[in-house]
This record gives sequence, C-alpha cells and structure tokens, in this order.
Amino acid sequence: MRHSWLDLPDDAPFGVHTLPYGVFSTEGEDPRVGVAIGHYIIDLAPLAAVEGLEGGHVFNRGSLNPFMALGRGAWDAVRGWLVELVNGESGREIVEPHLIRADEARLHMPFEVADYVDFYSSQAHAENVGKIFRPDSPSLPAAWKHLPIGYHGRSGTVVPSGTGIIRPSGLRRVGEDIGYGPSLRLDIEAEVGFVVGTPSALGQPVPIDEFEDHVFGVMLVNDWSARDIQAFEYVPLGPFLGKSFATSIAPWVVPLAALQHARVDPPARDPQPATHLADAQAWGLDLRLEIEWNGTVVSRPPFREMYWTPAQQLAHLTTNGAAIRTGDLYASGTVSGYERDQRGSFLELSWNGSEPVSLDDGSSRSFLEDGDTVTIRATAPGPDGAQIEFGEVTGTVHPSS
Ligand SMILES: O=C(O)/C=C/C(=O)CC(=O)CC(=O)O
Ligand SMILES: [Ca+2]
Ligand SMILES: [Mg+2]
Repeated sequence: MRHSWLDLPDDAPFGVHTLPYGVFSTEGEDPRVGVAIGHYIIDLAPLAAVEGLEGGHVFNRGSLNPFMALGRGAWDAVRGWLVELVNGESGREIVEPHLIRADEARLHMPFEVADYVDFYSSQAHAENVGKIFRPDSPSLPAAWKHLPIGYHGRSGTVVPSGTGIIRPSGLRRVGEDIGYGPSLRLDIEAEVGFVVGTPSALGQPVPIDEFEDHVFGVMLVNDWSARDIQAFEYVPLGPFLGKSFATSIAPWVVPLAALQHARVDPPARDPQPATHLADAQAWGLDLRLEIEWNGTVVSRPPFREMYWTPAQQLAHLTTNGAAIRTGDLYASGTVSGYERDQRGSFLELSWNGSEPVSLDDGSSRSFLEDGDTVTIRATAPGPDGAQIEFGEVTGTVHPSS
C-alpha cells in the first residue's frame, strides 16, 4: 500500500480507506457535499469543478440525494477518483486547497430521508425483548426466522446527530393507572442504517443479488424508543408514537465499497430462507459498535451476529412490489449480542430496570434521565489492518416540553 501524502496522525479519525460522504457548511456559506479525512473535510464541489469531474455539480447541493441518484457507476467512479487523489503524490496540490478544517465546519443531515423502515433482525435482541415483554410466549415470534420482521417508521423525524431529543409524552400505564405524561422509560436502540441511491419501479421486487446496485451506503442510527408508550400502544399494529418522535443518524455515510474487507458469513440459517431471501453469496458485516452513556462505555454490540443481512432486508422490503426511492432509509434493527455487555438497548441492558447499569461517575441508570447523553460509534476492518470508521451518532435528552 502506498503511503498517502496526507500523513494522518495515528489518532486522526477517518483514514484514507473510509472516505465517507456528508453535508457540511462553513460560516456564511451554503451546505454542500464533503468527504471526511482525518481532521479535515474535502470540499468536493470546487474540487470536482477544477478537475472537470463529470456529474460534479451534484456536490454543490445540501443533500447527498442528487449524487446518490446517479447510480453505482458514478459512485464507483467518484470513489476511484478520490482514492487516487488522496494516495497519489500528485493529488496533494490538487486537493490541499479544498481541505476544510472539520472543527470549522457544521455538519447537517447527510440526505433527505424518503421512506424510513426499521427491521428487527438481531436474534439476541428479539429474544431478549420477547422474554421481557412476553414472558409467557415463545421468545421469537412465529414469523421471525422466515422473514425479516419490520415496520414503517416516520421519515420526517429522522434527525442529524447532535439534535436534542425532547422527552416524549404519551399515554402509558403507571402502576394500575393509565395516564398521559412524559415517558418514564426513555431508551435508545443502537442500529445500522442503509440508504438507497437507485430507485426501483413500482410492481417490481428488487432481487436479492441486486442489492449493491441500489444501496449507496451505511451509517449509524439511534432509534430512540419510549418503552412505556410503546408497550401500551403497540398491540397489534406495532410501534407508533413510542418510536416516531426522533431517530438520530450519523452525519457520515460510508460507501458500501469501503466495506469489502468487513464482509463476513452471517449466522447459519435454519430453516433455509424462502426463494426471494435465498442469497447465493450471503454476507454480513463485521461492524463493531460501542455505546457510551454519559462518558461510560456500557456496551459493544456485534453487528456480525445479525441474522438477516441488509440484502435480504431490501429484497423483503420490495417483495410485494413496493418501490424504493432515492433517500429511502432502512435500519437493521437493534444490534444486540448474547453477552450482557453487548446489548443494544437499555431495556435489555438493565433487564427492564431490574439490573441497573453503573456509570463511571458513580451514578446508576436503567432508562434515560434528562440531560443524559448517548453516543454510538463503530469501526470495521479495512484493508491491510486499517480501520473503517463510522464516526458517531450522539444525542442529549431534554426535558419534556
Ligand atoms: O419485541 C418487541 O416487542 C419490541 C421490539 C422493539 O421495540 C424493537 C424494534 O423497534 C425493532 C428493532 O430495533 O429491532
Ligand atoms: Ca428499532
Ligand atoms: Mg424511531
């Protein structure tokens, strides 16, 4: 591997192998597309203009949607161009004038969310929540191993990392009473999101082997959940107000092409999946998540253990002919492993409040208190022992309004 002229310090975020896309602005200028590298952001619009990059006008926009809509050929061409620029010595004088210090930039929503779907594809998570909420039933629902269970969420309340999360109010049971008030069981869900670039036509399912032609990239998601509101409202139609108040996403979208070295075999399937979910070359992703609660790392959920893969989720989401659009976001479902310190929600981590979590500041917690901050990070293996980085998605809880 050639040495990059960037010569990034060891502790710098976003090495030369990730090259994630986001939307940033600087003082007095409009939001536009950038690529994170070390402590810098490459300002793509002027760089593409100077270099005469075909289709480069899409970077002068406040969302990734126009770029994502160009399709896989353009995604691959731009990434190839960037890899050459950051690694080849001649890239220095071309790129350097367009490096913006990350600490002088503001990050925005990376894309406009079209539809939002949330899956439920971690077996450990589904079993844990089943045991907690439905102790007298089998821990996995009957359909769980036959299809990736999911629900349609609320795209308009997907917010960028750093947005304050106002504690939602709603109807919930407190003791014997049913009453309206602020959620007393506010929780997180550590998830991984996939964003669609290339749309599909109504009535035409996306075959499982066409996943890479449609999905542009991957980012961290926190699907904030009010467990008391959820538990009271969601039988039998599923989550509604308990999850629609806010879903946070990380500002940096990691292109699928950066994750070649992170591919792993998914867990064994039993029973064999139905035809539309049968993948000749199945792969999951070895993303290693970390959840920090007020400065204490409380869990490290392993994404590689997810039962259903993102390709199966996309195939399933469209198998009835539903069309997908540029900007559609689907999240993996809460990522939990089987160890206690691998659980992806505080409902599981505290076992519904019966096993509170100790934080380094001496406090203990079961659910979120006002003022609490939760940050989710992730890395994945890259080439030559390098790391692919996802940055972080963070949010602080504000009192109910
Ligand atoms: O099993 C239940 O009753 C509830 C499950 C969830 O709340 C999880 C959910 O939103 C889907 C997921 O993130 O895995
Ligand atoms: Ca969820
Ligand atoms: Mg949500």
